[in-house]
Amino acid sequence: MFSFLLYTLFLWPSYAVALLVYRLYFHPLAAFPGRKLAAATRWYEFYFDCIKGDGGQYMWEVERMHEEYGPIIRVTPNEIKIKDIEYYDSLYSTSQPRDKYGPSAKMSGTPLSGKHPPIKHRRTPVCSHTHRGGTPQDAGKTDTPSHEIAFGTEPHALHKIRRAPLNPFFSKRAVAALQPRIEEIIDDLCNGLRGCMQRNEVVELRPAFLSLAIDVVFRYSFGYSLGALKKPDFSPQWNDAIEGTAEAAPLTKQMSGIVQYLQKLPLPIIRFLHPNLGRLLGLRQVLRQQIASIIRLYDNGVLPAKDGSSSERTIFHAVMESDLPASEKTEERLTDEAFAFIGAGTETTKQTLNAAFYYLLTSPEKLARLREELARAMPDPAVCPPLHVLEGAGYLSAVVKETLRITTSVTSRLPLVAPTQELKYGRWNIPAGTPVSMDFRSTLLSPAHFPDPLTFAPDRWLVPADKPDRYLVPFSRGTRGCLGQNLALAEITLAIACLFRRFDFALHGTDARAVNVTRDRFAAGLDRGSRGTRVRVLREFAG
Ligand code: HEM
Repeated sequence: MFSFLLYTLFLWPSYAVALLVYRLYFHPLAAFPGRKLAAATRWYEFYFDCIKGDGGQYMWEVERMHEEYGPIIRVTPNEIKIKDIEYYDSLYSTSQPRDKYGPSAKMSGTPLSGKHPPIKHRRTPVCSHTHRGGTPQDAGKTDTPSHEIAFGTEPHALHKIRRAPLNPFFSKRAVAALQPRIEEIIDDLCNGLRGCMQRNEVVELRPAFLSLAIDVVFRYSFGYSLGALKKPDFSPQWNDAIEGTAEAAPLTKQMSGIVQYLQKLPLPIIRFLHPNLGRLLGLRQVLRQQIASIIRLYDNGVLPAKDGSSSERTIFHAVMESDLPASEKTEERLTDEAFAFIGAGTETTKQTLNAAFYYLLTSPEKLARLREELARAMPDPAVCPPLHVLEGAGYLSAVVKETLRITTSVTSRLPLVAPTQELKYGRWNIPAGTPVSMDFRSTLLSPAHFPDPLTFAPDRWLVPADKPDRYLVPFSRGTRGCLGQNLALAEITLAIACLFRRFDFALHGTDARAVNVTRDRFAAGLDRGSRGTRVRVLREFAG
């Protein structure tokens, strides 16, 4: 009892005060600009992300800090943020090692697993505001449990070997080869829309597009579609599950342990406590069974042909046949890998398609121009041309780019750690080992590079002199950039082309809340009352 009183009344408060003083005056990042409260404690971010209003509000506070303090600020005790579109390639580098920062890695890719590495700050005697984050030897030296995954893998070297066998499956060529499979899934969506048209039903597009994306990821990962689009209302439970889990992202970032403990409970109890997480963990069990059956094939020596003649050969067969050590081919790790594809490849794709429909259906002239082009590229609405033909159709490509730009579907700061390199920004030396972040939103909506940035203007991509492509960073860049970029572009291009070539839609009960970003939950969060883009299918175009 005495020791408890000693701890609560004296030791803990003394420790808190000492930590505060250290962070504000003696911490290696103490000289960087920003609010004192943000530098003193992560509770500042917690307040904006988990308590204020609808949550996810720290992104706006960070914006205000930039306005007040300039392009480089200290946003949490350990993290520096830079807002400068030209600095992009330095941070999200392809040539220098970059580790992921634990709390963000878990929020984005490993909400259900992972480990936060300690940040080690060590002063150098050279300059008053420089520090080193651990020795080069320490870099990435977290004892990564086998269940971590490429998306959330923190050390650069481990990430590199995990990603290597996946890369060929997401090349432009590999994606083009899978076009017929993606088209089959889009046909499922078209069949569902036809039914809605006949019944004169209103269609909520977000669940439909989420199920499109989940069916594609399943097809890509396991050689068969989950069939979510074939079920009533396009299986809205998957959209609810992903959205529900995204809602927890700001909290997970602050307290990743919560989800890890929740995960240890029996599934029926999780379903009771958090139905959406329960659904996702149920899906995880399906993924685990699929992975187990692939591993069994290799245990029994029954291997699918490598020459591409087997449609069943998937990403996970390639991983099993790769040089990765056995510890990387366990059921648990590969299940996490598959689970990460679902998290990474669904919400983002859904948001982009939801926005494409909103902007096109509220811009009749732009839609008419797109339809004219589609009528030429796709004379028979039932027959989709090869992807390269659609990509060559200038206006469709411009629509896809502009939608990716304006949607800003990933709103989170994405900090990376240069483990051995001192980053430089203006007069500032950022010590090796410091998490440094940028955000895509301020790049994609930069008025200097995209005049009138909140206006949907596909034409801005058609003026060759403007060359805004290098600032189009919705997929991030560098070694940690999106693995599924080519697949996402294919899905979005094919879906826009096929749906608008085949059907005529009218918005129903939809306003700007269908697309306006109000919160950050890793992925962009809309107003809580928003039901996204809703349409009626008016008619089907014949060939
Ligand atoms: C419009 C659609 C998409 C957007 C805007 C998008 C955006 C991003 C971004 C910004 C990252 C970096 C995240 C970070 O640094 O934490 C990322 C990573 C990733 N994305 Fe996507 N993504 C999209 C679609 C997809 C699809 C369809 C897949 C397919 C499965 C996918 C798979 C991945 C994976 C596996 C990573 C982790 C890469 C790594 O760490 O090596 N994404 N994505």
